[in-house]
Amino acid sequence: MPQGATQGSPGGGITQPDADYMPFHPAPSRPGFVPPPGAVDAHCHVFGPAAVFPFASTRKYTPVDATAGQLFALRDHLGFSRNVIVQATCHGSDNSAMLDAIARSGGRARGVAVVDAEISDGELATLHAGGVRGVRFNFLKRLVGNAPKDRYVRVAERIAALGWHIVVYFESAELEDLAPFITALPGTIVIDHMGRPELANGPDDPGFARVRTLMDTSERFWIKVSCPERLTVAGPPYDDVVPFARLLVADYPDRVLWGTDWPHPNMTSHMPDDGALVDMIPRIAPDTDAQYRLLVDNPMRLYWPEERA
Ligand SMILES: O=C(O)/C=C(\CC(=O)C(=O)O)C(=O)O
Repeated sequence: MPQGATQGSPGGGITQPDADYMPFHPAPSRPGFVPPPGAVDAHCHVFGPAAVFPFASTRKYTPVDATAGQLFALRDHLGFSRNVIVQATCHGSDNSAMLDAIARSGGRARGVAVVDAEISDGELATLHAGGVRGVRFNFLKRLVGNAPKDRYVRVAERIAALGWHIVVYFESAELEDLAPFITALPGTIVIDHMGRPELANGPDDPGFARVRTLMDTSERFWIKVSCPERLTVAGPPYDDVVPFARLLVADYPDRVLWGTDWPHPNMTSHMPDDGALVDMIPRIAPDTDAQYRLLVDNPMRLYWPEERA
């Protein structure tokens, strides 16, 4: 059990966040950078509220509630228009909190789900109708233990007909082992958090080189230039992350996405100011064309393709 937590069994019970869990920033600054109209925060989460949407008994951490209303208030404060809500491991494969948030968004949110291989066609159709456009395969040992690759393959087969994509979350140090598996997955594959390079090595990091090789092998691969707060060694304002993100935006302008990663679960060093994260955007995407693709055109192609002419 996570420290300080009670069992998050369906049907209720009081769920306490982990004793060392860092809550999200209470009052992010208003960014100086104004995102283009229609900008999408393409990686964020909702947690709970636990009293309504209990956390999974399989979870490795118990977060502080981070509700749809709080997410949408942040979206507006930061000058964004839409969200892509990514199912996190603390909710397991119960996507109810995410679906509820999408339903409350007035069409301004879409989702990436976690599903079991045994999910029925009807349940998949319900997720699609509820705004889900992808599934997430998590390979981080601290979050899932050993990744169930056989199940991931079966899920990939199940979603093929829906036109969804697959989001993969891994540490770049693991990529040498994982690359054959990931490359064999069908369809569009979105890599979370720049593939989590080892920043201490600088942009010549071997793991980052492998991530870029993967991006070079096929236009099926997309990547999120997100999460400086998790990757940085230097800390805010994340100068050490900028060269990595900038390279990706420059080399793959049509296949990059950006997200806040709010509410930043499992941070231990510091809690980022979301306004400061937005103010990094012109440092990684220096011109308005790159910013438009990163924040509007690319995420719209992936999540709201029906709205594009
Ligand atoms: O917020 C993120 O993207 C990253 C997470 C949480 C997560 O992915 C999960 O619980 O599934 C992390 O690195 O702890």
